[in-house]
Amino acid sequence: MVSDGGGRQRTVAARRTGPRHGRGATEGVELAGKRREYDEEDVRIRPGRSSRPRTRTRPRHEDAVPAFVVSVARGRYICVLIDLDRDEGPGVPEGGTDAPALVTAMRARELGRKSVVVGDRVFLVGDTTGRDGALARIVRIDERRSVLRRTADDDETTAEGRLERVVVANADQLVIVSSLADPPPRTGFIDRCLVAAYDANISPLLCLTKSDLASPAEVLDYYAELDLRYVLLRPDADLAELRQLLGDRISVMVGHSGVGKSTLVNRLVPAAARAVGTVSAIGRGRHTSTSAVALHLPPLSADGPDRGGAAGWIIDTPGIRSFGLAHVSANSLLHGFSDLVEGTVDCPPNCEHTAAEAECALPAWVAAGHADQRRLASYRRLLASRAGETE
Ligand SMILES: Nc1nc2c(ncn2[C@@H]2O[C@H](COP(=O)(O)OP(=O)(O)OP(=O)(O)O)[C@@H](O)[C@H]2O)c(=O)[nH]1
Ligand SMILES: [Zn+2]
Repeated sequence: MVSDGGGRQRTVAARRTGPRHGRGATEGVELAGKRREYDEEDVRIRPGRSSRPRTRTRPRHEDAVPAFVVSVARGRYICVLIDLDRDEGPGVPEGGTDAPALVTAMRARELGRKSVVVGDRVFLVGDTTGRDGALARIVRIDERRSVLRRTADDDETTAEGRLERVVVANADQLVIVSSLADPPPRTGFIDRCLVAAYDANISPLLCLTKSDLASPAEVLDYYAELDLRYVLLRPDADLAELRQLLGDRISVMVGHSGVGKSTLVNRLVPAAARAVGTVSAIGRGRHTSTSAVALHLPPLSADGPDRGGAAGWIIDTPGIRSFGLAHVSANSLLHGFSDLVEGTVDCPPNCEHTAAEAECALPAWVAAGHADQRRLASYRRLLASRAGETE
């Protein structure tokens, strides 16, 4: 059930080289990865006749410092400076987890139209002291390892409202938080999250809370055919296993209101209230569009023997109530339903697998007992409505 580091590395490697459906531009960027340190944001220095170094290109901002974008509000980016001495994996904040050095930054003009989102690794110049009123500039964005998207459904009536949006960058893991009772688990929502995760090549982790109130048997049975990793949580649960799964990587947490997300974040990151408070002073006020906040997890040693791995980041997404999937193709949707894939072997070419497809092989295959009826129903529900309004 529990993934190992090796498996994760394979996933990352596949992500870098594998083609992405319908995203030629992304692929180009990925292929150009080798040159990214010296891309269009850098100046060309003409080799002179003098004794200047013969380097043909040189980064324009050699003194830029690495930082991690933890929040976005009102066109400003709240960044945490990364400790240069511990700049491996997802990075460790300068100043420590409890009191990270927060720097407010704006985009530099030279970034052009490139977006900056929570989870991005950026490079800052200018005033990076983090003092009141200090403003740094983001001059570079590191190549993204992953991009979690959703189709925004806040306004279904306008083209803009239906735009595909990047939720977070560089996530390794999608933590789907669902309570077993109060509110009851919604497998439709979990299914939707699984599709988003597999589409983005991010491994899912099911986090079932309130196991003191109800048994997980039914939910686990529903996902029996998927090799889905999960953890059970209750108020007195030991979080060591979860911490282990969150270590050394970037995780995004999603879940409906009331499932116990805040409770969990506060247990995982006792300093969270303060850290989020700091961010809120800067711009998480009433009129902001902030929908994600990244928090650095305390080192694993806090929970037992130090396992040597760097602590990870957890990105809470309080503003995200649904996962519109209109940007995911019908075929890609099937990635979230690997238990059904075999049943499509006998489908006619280009079968859409919808109820309208009279010759779709799925219903007979499922009726023969190869998969759970509810899974087919959920898949077809997602197919029919990918905008995200129902669950
Ligand atoms: N019985 C039980 N109650 C829990 C557990 N976890 C959280 N709760 C309770 O569930 C309620 C909701 O918890 P929150 O942490 O506020 O849930 P949330 O997902 O952050 O909800 P929003 O703040 O609305 O997004 C609170 O009253 C918690 O005390 C649990 O494991 N067991
Ligand atoms: Zn079919």
